[in-house]
Amino acid sequence: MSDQLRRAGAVVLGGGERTRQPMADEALLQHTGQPWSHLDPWRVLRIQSEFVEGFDALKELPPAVSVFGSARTSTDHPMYQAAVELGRGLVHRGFAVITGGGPGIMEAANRGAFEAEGTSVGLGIELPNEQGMNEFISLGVNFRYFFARKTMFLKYSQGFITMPGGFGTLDELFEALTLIQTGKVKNFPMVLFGRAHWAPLMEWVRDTMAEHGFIARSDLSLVTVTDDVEEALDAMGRPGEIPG
Ligand SMILES: CC(C)=CCNc1ncnc2c1ncn2[C@@H]1O[C@H](COP(=O)(O)O)[C@@H](O)[C@H]1O
Repeated sequence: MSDQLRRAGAVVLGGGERTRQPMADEALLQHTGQPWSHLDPWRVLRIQSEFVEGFDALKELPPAVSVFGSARTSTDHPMYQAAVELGRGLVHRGFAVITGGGPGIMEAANRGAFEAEGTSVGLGIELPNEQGMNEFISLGVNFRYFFARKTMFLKYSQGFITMPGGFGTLDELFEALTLIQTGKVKNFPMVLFGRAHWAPLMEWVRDTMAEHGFIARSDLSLVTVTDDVEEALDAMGRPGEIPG
């Protein structure tokens, strides 16, 4: 290491005074004026506790499928009804159903699962003006951090069914696709339910993303697009089975 570079734990620092950071024990003893509970290191313990609580609450969960979709879908929308049927169908096939615990499509999938007397899980998120979890949940966990919550969806699901939705839904979809594409998650079926909503996106993925080489053509096979409840359920395989 040159004279210019210093180590601070795992971190390598260059540029002399410009990047000077206090040593760990110096920082601990420094008085910053901020309450200690507002500092990031303390926040790490909160983050850690979210993972511990989530893992602990979900450790006995039977094989599950997560259903995502808009928080804004009203009860009289055909997609709400389809999500109820998916929730019910998943339970009849032996799955627990996981959602984000909110209204709209989440509520509908939980409703189907709950009314079929299955395990209906809500992984809620703290949001401004939140309305609390929907009433069709048999096991609920509330999170402060999106990233901790998203780990739970993937860790405890055998596959995802994604219904029409907005940014939140796309976030969940593309995180899962990235993890599948990079081999972090294997044999993970993904259904996009609702052709009218998803076909234009998949067209762009094929004609722009794949065409310009940003993804491989084979990445397109990661996803099944359908309007058919039975086809969506079939794509999830059997509980505990790792689809080939
Ligand atoms: C009416 C309203 C905005 C309620 C917000 N309440 C929510 N409660 C729980 N999860 C949520 C909520 N909003 C977004 N999400 C997350 O983001 C996805 C839906 O976001 P969006 O509506 O597609 O973008 C859901 O699958 C869920 O995981």
